[in-house]
Amino acid sequence: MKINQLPELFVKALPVLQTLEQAGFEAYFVGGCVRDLLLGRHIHDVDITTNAYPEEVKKCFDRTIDTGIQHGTVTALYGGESYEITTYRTESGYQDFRRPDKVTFVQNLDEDLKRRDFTINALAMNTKGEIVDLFHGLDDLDKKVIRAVGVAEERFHEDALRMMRAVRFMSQLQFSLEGRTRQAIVDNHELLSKISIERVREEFVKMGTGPDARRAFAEFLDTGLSEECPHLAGKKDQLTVFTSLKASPSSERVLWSLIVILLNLPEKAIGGFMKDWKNSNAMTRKVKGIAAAFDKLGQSPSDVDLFEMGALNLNDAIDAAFILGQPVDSKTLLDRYQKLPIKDSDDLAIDGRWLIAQGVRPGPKMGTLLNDIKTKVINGDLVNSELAIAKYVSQQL
Ligand SMILES: Nc1ccn([C@@H]2O[C@H](COP(=O)(O)OP(=O)(O)OP(=O)(O)O)[C@@H](O)[C@H]2O)c(=O)n1
Ligand SMILES: [Mg+2]
Repeated sequence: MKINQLPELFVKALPVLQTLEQAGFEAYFVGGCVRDLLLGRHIHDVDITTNAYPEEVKKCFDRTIDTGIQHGTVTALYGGESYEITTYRTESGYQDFRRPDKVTFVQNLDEDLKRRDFTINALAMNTKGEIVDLFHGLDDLDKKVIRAVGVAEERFHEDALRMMRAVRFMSQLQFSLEGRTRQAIVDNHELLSKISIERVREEFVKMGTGPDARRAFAEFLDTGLSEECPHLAGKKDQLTVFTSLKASPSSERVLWSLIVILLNLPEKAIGGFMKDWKNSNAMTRKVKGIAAAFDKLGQSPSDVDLFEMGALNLNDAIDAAFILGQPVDSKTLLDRYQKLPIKDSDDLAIDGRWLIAQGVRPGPKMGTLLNDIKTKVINGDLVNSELAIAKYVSQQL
């Protein structure tokens, strides 16, 4: 098979491959970029593979960065872009089911492609647009299946994260899991516990926010992978709801919020859950905000509740409720929010300093008064102007 018209991203990278070829080496586009090109998907970057050793690659280009030189990867800066160029390699010395520390460089492309995870990711393309397909990756692209290269079990022993990548690609590409590949995940799911949470999280989020998240999530549960993830073990019954959601979560923060909601985590347990998944504090704060807003949605929120949620949490909580199939009158809620006299404490016509200038003594009582003013303004009982508030304050003193 030959691609005649290469997209811009590849055309721009051609001189990089040609530079290697002119120096007497082989060079191919490889992996995800070839897969996504054939699927007509957006391509975020191109990866290049070559038989040149890293030191030889470095000699071919004026500017390079030793990105992962011990794994054979050099980044070449060319035409204002950066390209990861990796020497053909097989991975050896897997002791603990994670990516190996040691790699063995090899001289032919076949050896390199053989150690890749899935047939659809083991495609290479030369500068003429000719596709190298040693494992029927093209057939599998047609059939829309995720199939391990060679013996699935061996691929998962080399890097257990690949089991999560399988369900992630199911979701992102809307593909199915080939039977033997699926069985190898069922048989080896425990190995996922050897993988760092950060790497698992990255795949989990891609799976959970992909277009086929619900079907992929079903496999994530049924193959046993979820049993190896923080706080998800033994929670299959609660999590199964995910597989019949009305839509895929639209963002990472909505995904985590839905998981927290399905697990029925109380507010004080959310922090620990998020931390154990190695999420950032910023993400944890967002999820707490959305989960709290979601709870309020079910309890006829007051105007003060809407004010405290803020627009972002309100929108995300409505989104979560919609995805969960819970009826919410989103139009009324958003209209009410739009009509709030103030949307933020900063919108209040006065502040603490102003109160002090009016003769109010600083202290807890002042805090209570400020809060009382804010509530009255939000509820429309007091006009948000200095004049009106001054009059109200003088009555309180
Ligand atoms: N655990 C892994 C990770 C990667 N690869 C190989 O390295 C390529 C590049 O990896 P990566 O960029 O992580 O994934 P992509 O398949 O490119 O997917 P994405 O679009 O998410 O980058 C993959 O296509 C695959 O050939 C692999 O065999 N095993
Ligand atoms: Mg990639």
